[in-house]
Amino acid sequence: MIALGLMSGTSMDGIDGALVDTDGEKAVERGPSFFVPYDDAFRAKLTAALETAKRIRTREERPGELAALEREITLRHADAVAQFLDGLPARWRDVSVVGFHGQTVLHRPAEGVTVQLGEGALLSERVGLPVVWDMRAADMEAGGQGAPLVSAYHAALARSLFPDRLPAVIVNIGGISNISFVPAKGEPIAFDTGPGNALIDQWVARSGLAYDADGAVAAKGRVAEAAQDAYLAKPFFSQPGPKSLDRLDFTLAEAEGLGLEDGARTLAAVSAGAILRAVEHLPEAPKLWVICGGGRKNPHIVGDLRAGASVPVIVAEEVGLDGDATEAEAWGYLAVRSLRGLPLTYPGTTGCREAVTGGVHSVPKGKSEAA
Ligand SMILES: Nc1ncnc2c1ncn2[C@@H]1O[C@H](COP(=O)(O)OP(=O)(O)OP(=O)(O)O)[C@@H](O)[C@H]1O
Ligand SMILES: CC(=O)N[C@H]1[C@@H]2OC[C@@H](O2)[C@@H](O)[C@@H]1O[C@H](C)C(=O)O
Repeated sequence: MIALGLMSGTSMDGIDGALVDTDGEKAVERGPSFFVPYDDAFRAKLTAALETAKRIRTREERPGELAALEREITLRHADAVAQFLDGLPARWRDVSVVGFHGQTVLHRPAEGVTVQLGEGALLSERVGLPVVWDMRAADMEAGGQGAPLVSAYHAALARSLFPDRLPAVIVNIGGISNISFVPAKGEPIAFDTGPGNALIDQWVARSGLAYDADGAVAAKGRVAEAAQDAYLAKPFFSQPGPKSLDRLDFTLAEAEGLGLEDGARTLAAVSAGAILRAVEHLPEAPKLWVICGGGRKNPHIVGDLRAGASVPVIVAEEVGLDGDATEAEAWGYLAVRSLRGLPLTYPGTTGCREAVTGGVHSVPKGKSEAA
């Protein structure tokens, strides 16, 4: 089945979309992908929404501007999809389902609340395709963290692309970072590892930059060890998985007072250090680290990972993947798993009581469900 995954992650940089042709199990052929960046004004709206969302007590609530914003997010996705589908080669045109993540504005696993803004039914009507959405909620209802979800896909990729190098860890360095530990057999283990790019983005935003492109700002700075230690001493890092983070759980507080360049360098070191600390919570040492997500383009994060790991650390492209598209591909893969009633999460990935499927299915009026 050809599935289109849509991810708008915690970096709030835009919409990633990617096609996969998959059975939701072992078979995965990766297809074309796209990225539509958010403009600065819209990114500012999303940032403000994180504050408004703090008022949410039950996940259906949409206080203040959130209802209108949810519609706008959905319509931006619909436009991006329409444009993408228009230019596709014949091989990929027959899309059966869309997996829609939406924009997380609140994630409080301890309270059992996670909110992704996005109206799957509206998207389905607009693009004329079945949509699977709200994929985190069922996991939380089953006692899970509601994140990370990408691990089932990471496991399928690792087992097909580098079966001889398992156990391996696939790392996603988005706004927040998360890892999947993939053993040769059995279910993956996963958890959020700490801040990825979000703090770096916030830090350089003070100087008018959207992000530290290729680590150019950090290249002129030095790691401030006291600040780095203050971050890495936080109890989150000693806690075993399953665990997951809200975008606002880590702040710039520990970096305050540093200069622009030292701050950018220190926060890159914190991102790497946070990921390296994950090893203490894994059942055995991995043989390989594979890095996906925008953070793999920050040479300081990758360099610090290489310096701290005793095994090879490679980027997604070195195993034939597109590290910008992996998470979007995962949402397509998970949509197919949802249609087939297969688990999205496992006790070892989110802490759910038992392996659980999830997702809400919306079909355009007059059409029957894809399957
Ligand atoms: N050339 C680059 N150099 C340094 N950092 C980069 C570069 N390109 C992108 N990034 C960083 O990657 C971020 C985007 O990463 P990504 O798209 O993986 O995040 P995301 O979609 O929010 O993911 P998640 O849902 O996993 O948090 C940007 O905000 C930026 O910080
Ligand atoms: C609640 C939420 O949106 N969490 C995201 C976020 O971004 C990275 C990290 O925190 C991760 O656990 C999760 O996304 C990934 C892609 C996932 O669910 O697998």
